[in-house]
Amino acid sequence: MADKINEAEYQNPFVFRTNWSDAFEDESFVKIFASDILENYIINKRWYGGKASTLKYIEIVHSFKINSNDNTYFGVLLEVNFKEAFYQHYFMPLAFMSEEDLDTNTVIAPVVMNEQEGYLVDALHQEDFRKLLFEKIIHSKKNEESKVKFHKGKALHVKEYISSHFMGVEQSNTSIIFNDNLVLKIFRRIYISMNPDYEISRFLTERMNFNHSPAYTGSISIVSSDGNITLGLMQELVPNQGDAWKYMLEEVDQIFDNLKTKKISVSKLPDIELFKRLKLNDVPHEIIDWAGLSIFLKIKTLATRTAEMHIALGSDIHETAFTPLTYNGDYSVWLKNRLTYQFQNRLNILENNLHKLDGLALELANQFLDHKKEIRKVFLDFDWTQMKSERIRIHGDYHLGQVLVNGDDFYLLDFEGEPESTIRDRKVKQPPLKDVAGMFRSFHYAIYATIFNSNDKYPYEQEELFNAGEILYKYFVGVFLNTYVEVAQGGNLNIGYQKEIDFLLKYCLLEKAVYELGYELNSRPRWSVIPLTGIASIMEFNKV
Ligand SMILES: Nc1ncnc2c1ncn2[C@@H]1O[C@H](COP(=O)(O)OP(=O)(O)O)[C@@H](O)[C@H]1O
Ligand SMILES: O=P(O)(O)O[C@H]1O[C@H](CO)[C@@H](O[C@H]2O[C@H](CO)[C@@H](O)[C@H](O)[C@H]2O)[C@H](O)[C@H]1O
Repeated sequence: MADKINEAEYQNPFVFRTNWSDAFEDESFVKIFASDILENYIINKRWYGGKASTLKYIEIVHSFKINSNDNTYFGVLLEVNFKEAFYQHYFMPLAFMSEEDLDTNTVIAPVVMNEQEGYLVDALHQEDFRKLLFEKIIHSKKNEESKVKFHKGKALHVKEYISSHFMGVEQSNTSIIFNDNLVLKIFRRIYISMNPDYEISRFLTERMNFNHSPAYTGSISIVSSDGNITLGLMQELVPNQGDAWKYMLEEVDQIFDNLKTKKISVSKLPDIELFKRLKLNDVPHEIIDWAGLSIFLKIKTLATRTAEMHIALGSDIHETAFTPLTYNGDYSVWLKNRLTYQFQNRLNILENNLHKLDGLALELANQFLDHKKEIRKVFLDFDWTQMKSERIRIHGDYHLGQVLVNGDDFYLLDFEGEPESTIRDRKVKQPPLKDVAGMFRSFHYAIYATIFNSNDKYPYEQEELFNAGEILYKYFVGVFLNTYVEVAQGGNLNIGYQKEIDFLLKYCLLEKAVYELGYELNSRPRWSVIPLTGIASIMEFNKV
């Protein structure tokens, strides 16, 4: 049994006439569970994505039973409806446990089911349930007739359950570690469709033998007439020293520290043009003296892995979900509609949140609003007839936080796509350079997060730090780009010639920075200054 439950919080149990095993056939249980119980419970969960909107009501759209030797569990699919006229789907595995059998003190609610006292609890907290899921995956057979489908990946060689625990990292879903070497991610927000994370992970492992993302080892899904709904994805656990975002922050901090310790004069640092491709030997010695060689070697490795990922995603000629496509009028309409809608939404969020900004952030926000027509024009100026390269399935939300550091190498994770996009949009083939631009934005973020969070740690004026930061950024970009283009073209990935590459990069950088502005204003307004600085730099607002 778990530590004592906080009785004060749960004084009055909900009383139901039904047995637990018939609960989801009982109208009165379903009604009270969906309204009185869940509405209070989910809004505080880390994985609940509706925090910026107003919940109207929750509907249980589907439930299924899974039995272990000792317990009955339910998998429940919820539709959360919002006052703003949209809905989201979520998955909740549920258990009803007596106090003695509870493995946790985090309960959903105390209940009495047909005179039996106990607690409703997220079933992932119960070891018996975790073991059940794992055993269903490792013992699953091909072509089993069942609405809930457990799949065992080709790379899975485990024979038995040993242990399980929560991964316990900041994340949008919930991951469980099994036997200390496998991770099962249970998706919380679900889509009535195959999740791209599952689709891409299985494709990369089983079809492409790509070994720089965690190997696909299994999944859980619901077979539905509208397509399979992915509920869980199991992969190998990659030993790591943290993510590349943490790594980059440490490196950039050291580089800014070096300004003083190495007595560097920022105005004497050699500058370059953005997107100028650089071999390591071409990086001026002043820059290597300042930043060190090792960061550039790491950037080259990351660029290599990124290009290899794109080659794998774009080299299948049989599976239509992954065959490359050229640009056409339909794509162009789709792109412009999506981006003008997103841009309008950002203008709206920004206007509604201006009162939260001050200083440089407010100044840049006003500059953004003053230049809205120019920015919109960039999005509308996409001319597909000029594009000779190909579009492929991409990562879609590629940034340093999606990369794990493994010694001197990297593993690429989380192919779920951009959180704000619809599931259909996430599966549209796009320029691979959109991922590259995502990574460049992340370099820019790491540099500006270091400057903004430094609290006068570096004895330089902010403007001088910005100048140094922009120079550093351009060298990071130059070294990454040179390796990326070389490896991608060497692997026959058609990313276009230089002019097209530079155009797509600038276009995608702006798209990403505008996306980020909305993300930051909704989730951490203090950070909005970073994408705003990025937009000003991409649009060259402050160039004299
Ligand atoms: N296969 C894995 N091996 C090691 N760590 C992992 C693995 N998958 C995820 N992680 C860790 O969990 C974090 C969140 O994973 P992610 O797939 O991004 O989840 P979410 O989609 O819920 O945000 C990652 O940043 C990483 O630290
Ligand atoms: O939750 P996800 O990892 O899918 O992505 C969302 O959250 C990210 C922040 O955690 C956000 O990334 C932005 O901030 C990062 C630093 O925290 C930075 O490295 C990224 O470049 C920047 O885009 C991401 O945009 C959002 O989709």
